Amino acid sequence: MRPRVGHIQFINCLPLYYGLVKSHVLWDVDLIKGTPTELNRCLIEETLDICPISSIEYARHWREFMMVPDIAVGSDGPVTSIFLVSKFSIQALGGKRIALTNTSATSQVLLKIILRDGYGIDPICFESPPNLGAMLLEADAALLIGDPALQIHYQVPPGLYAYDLGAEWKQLTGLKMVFAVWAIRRSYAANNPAVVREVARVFIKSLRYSEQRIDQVAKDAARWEPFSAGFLQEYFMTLQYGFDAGHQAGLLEYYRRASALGYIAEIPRLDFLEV
Ligand SMILES: C=C(O[C@@H]1C=C(C(=O)O)C=C[C@H]1O)C(=O)O
Repeated sequence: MRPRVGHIQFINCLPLYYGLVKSHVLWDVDLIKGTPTELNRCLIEETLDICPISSIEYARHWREFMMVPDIAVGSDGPVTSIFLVSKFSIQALGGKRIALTNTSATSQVLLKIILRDGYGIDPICFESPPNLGAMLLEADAALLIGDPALQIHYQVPPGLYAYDLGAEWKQLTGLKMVFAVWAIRRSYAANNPAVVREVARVFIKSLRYSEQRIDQVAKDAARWEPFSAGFLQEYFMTLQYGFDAGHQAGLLEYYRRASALGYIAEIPRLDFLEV
């Protein structure tokens, strides 16, 4: 059976998939698109085999999952596509209502860590579909990720505050952050070692291919996305797609804080597939 591979339907992942199309590997895998929370569920329910997932979900399932080395979606400071948009300054959000996009798992917990550890506040949080207008009808602030958040970076709605969670994390800890990791079930990897290694290698190659011509990736994307090529190129260069020691240290600090606040049961070991 062809490997079933997930694809986050945000622009942030384009550099990871762009090279796949160019190298015709798409013929050999079934590519399934979804939001991060949809893909998280698919990997857990075994309807996908290899998949980008929210980094917090790896911590919740690390005994069943492994990670692909060298690729992730992270940032060192501002990420520009994960925002808390608020009617009030962040310091004034204690006891207020925050709508959290139901497409996110990592950033939901990241926001709670930043509010508790950074500002000493515990607002009332609830999940909502990612529609800023509807969210702010019911809440004082809204968490958005992916393309709807990138839209905020493009043009902050007048009269609202916007806080970039990558920047807030860097301010709190001085560290990088990893939002998504490529994961695979250990059982699938054990039963299909050659296929898994090949898919992992192809993704790493696809990323290198895109990095070498990021201006072209941005130019192509600008033909169908509501952003200019220059804006997208800057975005792709702001995001970090590597998974080096600095990213791992940031991710482990995130897990440590998430565990201290009870959002995960334990701090996972970072287990990587050998490719
Ligand atoms: C950088 C981003 O990170 C995303 C945030 C995620 C989460 O909060 O669970 C999951 C996958 C990432 O694509 C983004 O949304 O743009």
